[in-house]
Amino acid sequence: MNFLRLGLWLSLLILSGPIQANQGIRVLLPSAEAHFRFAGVYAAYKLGWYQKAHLQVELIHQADVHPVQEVVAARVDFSFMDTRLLWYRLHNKPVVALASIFQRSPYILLGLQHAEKDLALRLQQGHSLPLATDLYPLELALILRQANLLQTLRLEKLQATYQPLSTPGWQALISQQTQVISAWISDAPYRLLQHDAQAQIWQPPALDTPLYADTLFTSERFLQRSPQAVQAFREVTLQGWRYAVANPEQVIDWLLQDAPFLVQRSREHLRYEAQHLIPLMQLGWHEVGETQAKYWAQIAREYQSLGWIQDKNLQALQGFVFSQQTDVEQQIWVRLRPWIFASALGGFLLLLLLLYVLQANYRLRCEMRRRRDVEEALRQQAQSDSLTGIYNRGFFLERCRHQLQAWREQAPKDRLGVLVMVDLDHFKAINDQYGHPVGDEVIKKVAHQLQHALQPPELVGRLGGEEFGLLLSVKNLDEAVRWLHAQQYQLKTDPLQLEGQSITISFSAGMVAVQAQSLANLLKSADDALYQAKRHGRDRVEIFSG
Ligand SMILES: Nc1nc2c(ncn2[C@@H]2O[C@H](COP(=O)(O)OP(=O)(O)OP(=O)(O)O)[C@@H](O)[C@H]2O)c(=O)[nH]1
Repeated sequence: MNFLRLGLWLSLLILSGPIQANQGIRVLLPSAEAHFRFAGVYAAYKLGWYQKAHLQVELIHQADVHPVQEVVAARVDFSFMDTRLLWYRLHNKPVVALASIFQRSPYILLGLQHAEKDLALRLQQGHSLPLATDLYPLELALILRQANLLQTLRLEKLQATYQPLSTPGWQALISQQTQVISAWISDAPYRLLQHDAQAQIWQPPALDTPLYADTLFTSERFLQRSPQAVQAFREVTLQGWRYAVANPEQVIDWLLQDAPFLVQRSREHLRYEAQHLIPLMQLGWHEVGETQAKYWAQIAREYQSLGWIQDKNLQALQGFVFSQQTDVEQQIWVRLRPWIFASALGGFLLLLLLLYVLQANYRLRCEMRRRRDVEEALRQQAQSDSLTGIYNRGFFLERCRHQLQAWREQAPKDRLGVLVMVDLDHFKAINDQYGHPVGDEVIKKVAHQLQHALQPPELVGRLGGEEFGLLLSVKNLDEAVRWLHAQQYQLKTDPLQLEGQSITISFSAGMVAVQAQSLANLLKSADDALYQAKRHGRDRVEIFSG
């Protein structure tokens, strides 16, 4: 057994749990023709083997009901039937063959001595053939075919000849109501013997392959619902048959003592039954209860050759024969199917939920990103000058205050803070000469140049109009002056080029060294120095001298 099989079996065990204690099982024993045919069931029943297998078996003996109808209608769970079982299966009755007790058929035609001619004559003349069956058993058709009677008789005719007997067939025969009857080999010949009547027996032709008779069967529905019970019932019944074959006398004792359904059966009669039925099991050639799909297929072909079934009926052969493993696997699949579908559905819903959550999450992230962007834009707006993009006056002063506090708390080593105010020279003239938009470009150029020349924690901001504030971090004031001169020089050597015109820019700057003064004082001092620079002719840098 491979791991997959083992897994499936374990799954079945887990899913189905232990067999329910004393599962109720109803078994229909339908025959009036023979009693020893139920020897296996009866032995297992009497020996308490069904109980041991947790099966609470109820044996129902009723000869006037139809086994297939009873099983399909779920009035009983198991019953027995001859080869007609396949005919019903091929005509949409969902029955499953579990085990064939007899490998050869007990059906015979029985006639009084010299009845052969009468038989042919009666059938050809359209006289009835009294058969206690609603569907002509295949075996009888085979007997008639062998006797060359089927060539002249069509099925319809055979069915037309069907005439249920009011008295048992053997009685009808002895009283010469009829010349020929159908019978079981284990019953009517014994009755005739008892009445010293000479009988002629026609048996089905000896075929190479089994002609299954008395097949234990159940319904597909019951098999699906209780696969373990089916399997257990089958096993125990076949075990009962092994016992019955080995101990027929014991079983006969039980049948005589206890069987509630026994009617007019003597020990001798039951022995006769056992002697004629056990050989039909063909032990030594076949296992007890052996039933094979390929031989059923052959029986189906016989039906076909008789014109009793169409090609389309043959599809129903699939799944007719119970095979322990495949059926158990099918049952596992049947049991697993709702779980698999539920899991798939659950998985699908989970996937939908996951997609929904992912989508909601994505939307949330987008929304958060959008808000962050808006906030950032608002922050930028609040902090920066709309024309140049550098800090606006308010934010520049706030950052200056912050930086001055930091320097106050921890004075930078060998560094000097310097506050500078820069104002473009004669800017009004530029506006006047080139227009306001060009003036804007000039302001932007200066702002960007100054910004790119700085290193953190140095700051630049536009204080208003064409005026800028700077907070430098230098070694000393000379370095600050040199840095400003360099900026002035760069503006002169790299003038703004617009519409073919070169616009030279200069600025004046005033600065003050940061010590302990307040920001307001520093601004005032730098502004004073700037004023000095303007007064001294512009394009200059002045240091506040106090
Ligand atoms: N294009 C432009 N002009 C501005 C802006 N803000 C202020 N101005 C102009 O800048 C000019 C400043 O002129 P003033 O304060 O007289 O100074 P000035 O012409 O630079 O002369 P000095 O500073 O004395 O050298 C004014 O004409 C303002 O209109 C601006 O954002 N864009």
